[in-house]
Amino acid sequence: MNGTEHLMTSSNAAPPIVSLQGVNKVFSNGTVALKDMTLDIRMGEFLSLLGPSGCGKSTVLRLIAGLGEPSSGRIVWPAPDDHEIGFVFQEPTLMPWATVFSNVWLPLRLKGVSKAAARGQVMQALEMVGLDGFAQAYPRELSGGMKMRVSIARALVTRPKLLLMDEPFAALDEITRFKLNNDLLHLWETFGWTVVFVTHSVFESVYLSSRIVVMAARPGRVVEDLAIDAPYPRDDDFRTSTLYNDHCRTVSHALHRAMEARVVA
Ligand SMILES: Nc1ncnc2c1ncn2[C@@H]1O[C@H](COP(=O)(O)OP(=O)(O)OP(=O)(O)O)[C@@H](O)[C@H]1O
Repeated sequence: MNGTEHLMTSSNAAPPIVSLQGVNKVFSNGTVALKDMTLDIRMGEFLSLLGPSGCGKSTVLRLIAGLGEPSSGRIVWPAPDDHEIGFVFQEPTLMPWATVFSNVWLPLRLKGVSKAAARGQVMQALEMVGLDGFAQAYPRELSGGMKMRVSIARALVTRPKLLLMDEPFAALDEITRFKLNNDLLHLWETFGWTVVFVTHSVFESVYLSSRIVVMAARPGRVVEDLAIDAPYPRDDDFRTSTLYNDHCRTVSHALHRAMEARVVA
Protein backbone atom coordinates (compact mmCIF):
# COMPACT_ATOMS: atom_id res chain seq x y z
CA MET A 1 0.00 0.00 0.00
CA ASN A 2 1.46 3.36 -0.94
CA GLY A 3 1.09 6.68 0.88
CA THR A 4 -1.71 7.97 -1.35
CA GLU A 5 -3.87 4.93 -0.72
CA HIS A 6 -3.16 5.28 2.96
CA LEU A 7 -4.52 8.80 3.02
CA MET A 8 -7.64 7.52 1.33
CA THR A 9 -8.15 4.77 3.89
CA SER A 10 -7.65 7.19 6.77
CA SER A 11 -10.33 9.53 5.47
CA ASN A 12 -13.63 10.04 7.22
CA ALA A 13 -15.15 7.42 4.95
CA ALA A 14 -13.05 4.54 6.33
CA PRO A 15 -15.05 2.16 8.50
CA PRO A 16 -14.11 1.81 12.16
CA ILE A 17 -11.83 -1.02 13.22
CA VAL A 18 -13.02 -0.48 16.79
CA SER A 19 -15.53 1.91 18.40
CA LEU A 20 -15.79 3.16 21.95
CA GLN A 21 -19.44 3.89 22.63
CA GLY A 22 -20.29 5.92 25.72
CA VAL A 23 -17.45 4.33 27.69
CA ASN A 24 -17.12 5.17 31.37
CA LYS A 25 -14.32 3.86 33.55
CA VAL A 26 -14.46 4.36 37.30
CA PHE A 27 -11.72 2.68 39.36
CA SER A 28 -12.51 1.06 42.70
CA ASN A 29 -11.06 4.07 44.58
CA GLY A 30 -13.68 6.27 42.91
CA THR A 31 -11.40 7.87 40.27
CA VAL A 32 -13.38 8.62 37.13
CA ALA A 33 -10.71 7.84 34.53
CA LEU A 34 -13.06 8.15 31.53
CA LYS A 35 -16.45 9.78 31.24
CA ASP A 36 -18.75 9.11 28.30
CA MET A 37 -15.96 8.47 25.81
CA THR A 38 -17.23 7.93 22.28
CA LEU A 39 -14.64 7.44 19.55
CA ASP A 40 -14.47 5.58 16.25
CA ILE A 41 -10.96 4.43 15.41
CA ARG A 42 -10.97 4.14 11.64
CA MET A 43 -9.24 1.55 9.52
CA GLY A 44 -5.79 2.63 8.41
CA GLU A 45 -5.53 5.86 10.34
CA PHE A 46 -2.63 7.01 12.50
CA LEU A 47 -4.44 8.42 15.48
CA SER A 48 -2.71 10.08 18.42
CA LEU A 49 -4.27 10.56 21.83
CA LEU A 50 -2.84 13.77 23.27
CA GLY A 51 -3.60 15.26 26.66
CA PRO A 52 -2.33 16.19 30.10
CA SER A 53 -1.19 13.62 32.61
CA GLY A 54 -4.07 11.65 34.07
CA CYS A 55 -6.62 12.33 31.30
CA GLY A 56 -7.10 8.62 30.67
CA LYS A 57 -4.97 8.03 27.55
CA SER A 58 -3.44 4.80 28.86
CA THR A 59 -6.82 3.69 30.16
CA VAL A 60 -8.24 3.97 26.62
CA LEU A 61 -5.43 1.78 25.24
CA ARG A 62 -5.82 -0.76 28.01
CA LEU A 63 -9.58 -1.04 27.50
CA ILE A 64 -9.13 -1.48 23.72
CA ALA A 65 -6.54 -4.19 24.43
CA GLY A 66 -8.96 -5.97 26.77
CA LEU A 67 -6.73 -5.30 29.80
CA GLY A 68 -9.73 -4.23 31.87
CA GLU A 69 -13.44 -3.70 31.27
CA PRO A 70 -15.41 -0.46 30.91
CA SER A 71 -17.58 0.30 33.96
CA SER A 72 -20.36 1.05 31.46
CA GLY A 73 -20.64 1.61 27.72
CA ARG A 74 -19.30 -0.67 25.00
CA ILE A 75 -16.22 -1.39 22.93
CA VAL A 76 -17.34 -2.72 19.57
CA TRP A 77 -15.25 -4.58 16.97
CA PRO A 78 -17.27 -4.60 13.73
CA ALA A 79 -15.12 -7.42 12.26
CA PRO A 80 -13.93 -9.95 14.86
CA ASP A 81 -10.97 -10.89 12.61
CA ASP A 82 -9.50 -7.42 13.22
CA HIS A 83 -9.14 -8.15 16.92
CA GLU A 84 -5.44 -9.08 16.74
CA ILE A 85 -3.60 -6.32 18.60
CA GLY A 86 0.04 -5.37 19.12
CA PHE A 87 0.89 -3.34 22.25
CA VAL A 88 4.08 -1.31 22.71
CA PHE A 89 4.74 0.18 26.16
CA GLN A 90 6.94 3.10 27.19
CA GLU A 91 9.55 0.71 28.58
CA PRO A 92 10.75 -2.02 26.20
CA THR A 93 10.03 -4.65 28.96
CA LEU A 94 12.34 -7.27 27.45
CA MET A 95 13.36 -10.46 29.26
CA PRO A 96 17.04 -9.77 30.07
CA TRP A 97 17.98 -13.47 30.21
CA ALA A 98 16.61 -14.22 26.74
CA THR A 99 18.02 -13.46 23.29
CA VAL A 100 16.41 -10.92 20.97
CA PHE A 101 14.99 -13.87 18.99
CA SER A 102 13.38 -15.40 22.09
CA ASN A 103 11.95 -12.05 23.20
CA VAL A 104 10.24 -11.57 19.85
CA TRP A 105 9.11 -15.22 19.76
CA LEU A 106 7.26 -14.80 23.11
CA PRO A 107 3.76 -13.81 21.84
CA LEU A 108 3.82 -16.76 19.39
CA ARG A 109 5.20 -19.07 22.05
CA LEU A 110 2.27 -18.11 24.31
CA LYS A 111 0.00 -19.20 21.45
CA GLY A 112 1.77 -22.57 21.35
CA VAL A 113 3.98 -21.96 18.27
CA SER A 114 7.31 -23.81 18.49
CA LYS A 115 10.63 -22.04 17.99
CA ALA A 116 11.18 -23.77 14.65
CA ALA A 117 7.70 -22.92 13.38
CA ALA A 118 8.03 -19.31 14.57
CA ARG A 119 11.42 -18.71 12.97
CA GLY A 120 10.18 -17.20 9.70
CA GLN A 121 7.76 -14.80 11.37
CA VAL A 122 10.26 -13.76 14.07
CA MET A 123 13.00 -13.06 11.53
CA GLN A 124 10.57 -11.11 9.35
CA ALA A 125 9.53 -8.94 12.32
CA LEU A 126 13.21 -8.32 13.17
CA GLU A 127 13.90 -7.41 9.55
CA MET A 128 11.04 -4.90 9.63
CA VAL A 129 12.73 -3.01 12.46
CA GLY A 130 16.23 -3.39 10.99
CA LEU A 131 17.52 -5.85 13.61
CA ASP A 132 17.75 -9.14 11.71
CA GLY A 133 21.50 -9.21 12.39
CA PHE A 134 20.88 -9.15 16.16
CA ALA A 135 18.69 -12.22 16.68
CA GLN A 136 21.25 -13.88 18.98
CA ALA A 137 22.16 -10.74 20.94
CA TYR A 138 20.96 -10.13 24.51
CA PRO A 139 19.10 -6.96 25.55
CA ARG A 140 22.11 -5.71 27.58
CA GLU A 141 24.13 -5.52 24.36
CA LEU A 142 21.64 -3.12 22.75
CA SER A 143 21.15 0.66 22.87
CA GLY A 144 17.87 2.16 24.14
CA GLY A 145 16.63 2.70 20.59
CA MET A 146 17.47 -0.88 19.60
CA LYS A 147 15.64 -2.25 22.66
CA MET A 148 12.57 -0.28 21.62
CA ARG A 149 12.89 -1.73 18.10
CA VAL A 150 12.87 -5.24 19.63
CA SER A 151 9.76 -4.29 21.58
CA ILE A 152 8.10 -3.11 18.35
CA ALA A 153 9.13 -6.33 16.56
CA ARG A 154 7.57 -8.32 19.41
CA ALA A 155 4.31 -6.37 18.96
CA LEU A 156 4.37 -6.95 15.18
CA VAL A 157 5.24 -10.66 15.20
CA THR A 158 1.58 -11.75 15.40
CA ARG A 159 0.80 -9.51 12.39
CA PRO A 160 -1.76 -7.33 14.17
CA LYS A 161 -4.09 -5.00 12.29
CA LEU A 162 -4.14 -2.57 15.20
CA LEU A 163 -0.99 -1.32 16.90
CA LEU A 164 -1.43 0.36 20.31
CA MET A 165 1.59 2.42 21.41
CA ASP A 166 1.77 4.03 24.86
CA GLU A 167 4.43 6.78 24.75
CA PRO A 168 6.88 4.36 23.16
CA PHE A 169 9.64 6.89 22.44
CA ALA A 170 9.33 9.17 25.48
CA ALA A 171 12.47 7.86 27.16
CA LEU A 172 14.69 8.13 24.08
CA ASP A 173 16.99 10.96 23.06
CA GLU A 174 15.73 13.26 20.33
CA ILE A 175 17.85 11.95 17.47
CA THR A 176 16.86 8.35 18.20
CA ARG A 177 13.22 9.40 18.58
CA PHE A 178 13.19 11.17 15.21
CA LYS A 179 14.74 8.12 13.55
CA LEU A 180 12.17 5.79 15.12
CA ASN A 181 9.35 8.20 14.16
CA ASN A 182 10.49 7.96 10.52
CA ASP A 183 10.88 4.20 10.61
CA LEU A 184 7.48 3.74 12.24
CA LEU A 185 5.81 5.93 9.60
CA HIS A 186 7.54 4.00 6.84
CA LEU A 187 6.27 0.69 8.28
CA TRP A 188 2.76 2.09 8.71
CA GLU A 189 2.69 3.28 5.10
CA THR A 190 4.03 -0.04 3.85
CA PHE A 191 1.81 -2.38 5.83
CA GLY A 192 -1.35 -0.32 6.27
CA TRP A 193 -2.07 -1.03 9.95
CA THR A 194 -4.15 1.17 12.16
CA VAL A 195 -2.11 2.87 14.90
CA VAL A 196 -3.31 4.44 18.16
CA PHE A 197 -0.38 6.34 19.63
CA VAL A 198 -0.33 7.97 23.07
CA THR A 199 1.96 10.95 23.53
CA HIS A 200 2.43 14.13 25.56
CA SER A 201 4.21 15.79 22.66
CA VAL A 202 2.41 18.17 20.31
CA PHE A 203 5.39 18.01 17.92
CA GLU A 204 5.54 14.23 17.80
CA SER A 205 1.78 13.86 17.38
CA VAL A 206 1.63 16.33 14.47
CA TYR A 207 4.60 14.71 12.74
CA LEU A 208 3.10 11.24 12.87
CA SER A 209 -0.65 11.50 12.85
CA SER A 210 -3.45 11.68 10.34
CA ARG A 211 -5.74 12.59 13.26
CA ILE A 212 -5.22 13.86 16.81
CA VAL A 213 -7.78 13.39 19.55
CA VAL A 214 -7.19 15.83 22.41
CA MET A 215 -8.35 14.75 25.85
CA ALA A 216 -8.94 16.64 29.09
CA ALA A 217 -8.61 15.30 32.64
CA ARG A 218 -10.83 15.00 35.71
CA PRO A 219 -12.79 13.36 34.28
CA GLY A 220 -10.97 12.00 31.23
CA ARG A 221 -12.85 12.86 28.05
CA VAL A 222 -12.44 13.89 24.40
CA VAL A 223 -12.43 17.65 23.89
CA GLU A 224 -11.16 18.06 20.31
CA ASP A 225 -10.79 15.87 17.25
CA LEU A 226 -8.36 17.32 14.69
CA ALA A 227 -7.44 16.06 11.22
CA ILE A 228 -3.81 16.61 10.25
CA ASP A 229 -4.20 17.13 6.55
CA ALA A 230 -0.61 16.92 5.42
CA PRO A 231 0.45 14.36 2.83
CA TYR A 232 2.54 11.26 3.51
CA PRO A 233 5.32 10.30 3.22
CA ARG A 234 6.47 12.84 5.79
CA ASP A 235 10.17 13.39 6.26
CA ASP A 236 12.63 15.74 7.90
CA ASP A 237 11.65 18.52 5.46
CA PHE A 238 8.12 18.32 6.85
CA ARG A 239 9.50 18.95 10.37
CA THR A 240 10.69 22.39 9.30
CA SER A 241 7.79 23.29 6.98
CA THR A 242 5.25 26.07 7.48
CA LEU A 243 2.46 23.50 7.23
CA TYR A 244 3.95 21.53 10.14
CA ASN A 245 4.31 24.69 12.22
CA ASP A 246 0.74 25.73 11.48
CA HIS A 247 -0.58 22.37 12.62
CA CYS A 248 1.63 22.48 15.74
CA ARG A 249 0.20 25.87 16.64
CA THR A 250 -3.41 24.68 16.20
CA VAL A 251 -2.82 21.53 18.23
CA SER A 252 -0.90 23.40 20.91
CA HIS A 253 -3.81 25.82 21.35
CA ALA A 254 -6.22 22.87 21.55
CA LEU A 255 -4.04 21.29 24.23
CA HIS A 256 -4.01 24.52 26.25
CA ARG A 257 -7.79 24.71 26.04
CA ALA A 258 -7.96 21.07 27.19
CA MET A 259 -5.75 21.83 30.19
CA GLU A 260 -7.98 24.72 31.18
CA ALA A 261 -11.22 22.86 30.51
CA ARG A 262 -13.48 22.34 33.47
CA VAL A 263 -16.62 20.30 33.59
CA VAL A 264 -19.61 22.52 34.11
CA ALA A 265 -21.77 20.80 36.69
N1 LIG B 1 -5.67 0.97 38.55
C1 LIG B 1 -6.03 2.20 38.86
N2 LIG B 1 -6.65 2.47 40.04
C2 LIG B 1 -7.04 3.72 40.37
N3 LIG B 1 -6.86 4.80 39.57
C3 LIG B 1 -6.24 4.61 38.41
C4 LIG B 1 -5.78 3.31 37.98
N4 LIG B 1 -5.21 3.44 36.76
C5 LIG B 1 -5.29 4.75 36.43
N5 LIG B 1 -5.91 5.45 37.42
C6 LIG B 1 -6.22 6.89 37.42
O1 LIG B 1 -7.05 7.14 36.29
C7 LIG B 1 -6.72 8.38 35.68
C8 LIG B 1 -6.31 8.14 34.25
O2 LIG B 1 -5.08 7.42 34.23
P1 LIG B 1 -4.27 7.11 32.89
O3 LIG B 1 -3.03 6.38 33.27
O4 LIG B 1 -5.18 6.46 31.90
O5 LIG B 1 -3.93 8.59 32.38
P2 LIG B 1 -2.88 9.05 31.27
O6 LIG B 1 -3.55 10.14 30.50
O7 LIG B 1 -2.37 7.89 30.50
O8 LIG B 1 -1.74 9.67 32.18
P3 LIG B 1 -0.15 9.81 31.91
O9 LIG B 1 -0.04 10.72 30.72
O10 LIG B 1 0.37 10.42 33.16
O11 LIG B 1 0.37 8.44 31.64
C9 LIG B 1 -5.62 8.99 36.54
O12 LIG B 1 -6.22 9.86 37.48
C10 LIG B 1 -5.01 7.78 37.24
O13 LIG B 1 -4.46 8.15 38.48
